[in-house]
Amino acid sequence: MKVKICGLNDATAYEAAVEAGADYTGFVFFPRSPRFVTPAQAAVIRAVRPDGPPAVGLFVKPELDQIAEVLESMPLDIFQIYGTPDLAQAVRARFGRPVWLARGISAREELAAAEAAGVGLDALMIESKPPPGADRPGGNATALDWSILAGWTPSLPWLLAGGLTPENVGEAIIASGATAVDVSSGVESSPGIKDLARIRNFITASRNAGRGLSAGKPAEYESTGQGVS
Ligand SMILES: O=C(O)c1ccccc1NCC(=O)[C@H](O)[C@H](O)COP(=O)(O)O
Repeated sequence: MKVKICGLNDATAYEAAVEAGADYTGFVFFPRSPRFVTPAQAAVIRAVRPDGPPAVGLFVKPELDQIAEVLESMPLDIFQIYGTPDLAQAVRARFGRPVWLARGISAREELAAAEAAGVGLDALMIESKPPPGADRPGGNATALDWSILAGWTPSLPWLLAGGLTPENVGEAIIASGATAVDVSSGVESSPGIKDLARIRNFITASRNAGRGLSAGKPAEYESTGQGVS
């Protein structure tokens, strides 16, 4: 089970996520987000543990030059993109790093289009659609119906996100079959303020559920490449 802790905007929370065993850390470069960090802030945070897990930079419909500017201050290992598949491909081509494309899903019938959108990319971030009136496409603490993902075996890895919490992530993993999860709001005490105990509890709950999922699945399930590496 892989776990990404997203929206890290202070060094203490970043260090707690790394210490607790997060597989990825996420930094939001979208100014309207309560978790927004400047490239300089992100660089200072990451420098606390330069040996930490891969850093994921989250961008909403970015100009390629915006990403280039961030990279001048802050090394990023993976890009999480909100935008068109073509934009995601352009990011991958220019920067030569893995790109995860975010897709909002509300019905099983939409999964085929999500998979098609991900062709040639490295993973899909599957989350809920933003609620009406939301001013950002993700990080809204809204969950999708996890059961629509059950048995889904796309040709590329995927992560489950949206409205996950330490309390519900176990149920979400069992219901969806996800082998990688991502959280932001659910490990906060208020928007943009990370709660260290909730970060730790989320990682523990995810790992426990992942172990249960592996134990209950046939052996071949483990080798389908559904995880994110
Ligand atoms: O976190 C934000 O503010 C944000 C802004 C714009 C696009 C995406 C954003 N967050 C995405 C994530 O942190 C995760 O991929 C995921 O959607 C988790 O959201 P949450 O429901 O807050 O756990």
